[in-house]
Amino acid sequence: MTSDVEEPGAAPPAPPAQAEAVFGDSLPKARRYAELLADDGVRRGLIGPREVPRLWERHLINCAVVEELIPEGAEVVDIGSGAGLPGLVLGMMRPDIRMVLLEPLLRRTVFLDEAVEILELSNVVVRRGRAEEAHGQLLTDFVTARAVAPLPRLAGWALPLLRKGGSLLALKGEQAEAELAAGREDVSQMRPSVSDVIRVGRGKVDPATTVVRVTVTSDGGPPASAGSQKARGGKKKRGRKR
Ligand SMILES: C[S@@+](CC[C@H](N)C(=O)[O-])C[C@H]1O[C@@H](n2cnc3c(N)ncnc32)[C@H](O)[C@@H]1O
Repeated sequence: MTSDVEEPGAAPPAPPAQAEAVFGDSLPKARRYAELLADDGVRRGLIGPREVPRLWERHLINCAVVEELIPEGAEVVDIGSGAGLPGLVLGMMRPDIRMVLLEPLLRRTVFLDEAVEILELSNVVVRRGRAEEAHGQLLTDFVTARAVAPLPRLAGWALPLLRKGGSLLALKGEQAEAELAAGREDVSQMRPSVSDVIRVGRGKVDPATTVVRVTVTSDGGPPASAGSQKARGGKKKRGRKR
C-alpha cells in the first residue's frame, strides 16, 4: 500500500521552478536546509512528516518572500523559531541582516545551532529563551514570528523588543484582517503603533504570504508587563519543556 506520509530520512521534493527566482544565490543553502528538515527535522519531531511534500511552497518560499519587507542591514529577532521558520530562511537569504533566532525549547535550539553551522550562517545566532524574558535585553529593528501566538499575546512579547520605527512582522493566515481588527485596540494600548496587513510574494507563492505589520511610533514605551494579562503573555508560567 502506498502512503503520502514521508518517513524520516526521506529526501525533500525538488525545488519548484519559482525557487530559483525567490532564493537566487542562496538556493544551494535552501536545498540543504530542506534536506535537514526532511531528515533530522522529521526524525526529531520538529516538523510533521506530512509537511515534507509541501516543504517548499508552504514553508521555505512562504517565509522567504517576507525578505522584501526588511531593509538592508536591519537587525531582526525571530521569536518562536521552532525549526527555523521564518528566521533561518531570512538569515540565509540576507547575509546583510543580523538575525537572532529566539526559541525556548532545547531540542529546537540544538537543531537550530547545528543548522546554522552546517549552512555557515555567520549573521545568525541562536538564543534559548522566551521572548518576554528578553525584554530589556534585546532591542531590534524587526521582530518576525510565524505560528507563535494570537496577535495581542504576540504583540505583548514583541513590541518591547522594538526600537522606535521598528516593526513586528507576524506571518498569519487568511484570518489576518479579522485578527488585526479584533486585536488592534489591545495592541495600540501596549505601545503607540500603526498596523496594517500586507500580502507578499504574489506570483511566487500561492496563496501569497499574509503579514500583519505593527510599527511602533514611540521611543522605548512602557514594558508590556505594565499592561494586561494578555500583554504579560496571557498564560501562567509553566516549567520549561525539553
Ligand atoms: C507552532 S511553533 C512554530 C515554529 C515556527 N515559527 C514555524 O512557523 O514553523 C511555535 C514556537 O513558538 C515557541 N514559543 C512558544 N512560546 C514562546 C515564547 N514565549 N517566546 C518565544 N518562543 C515561544 C515554541 O517553542 C515553538 O517552537
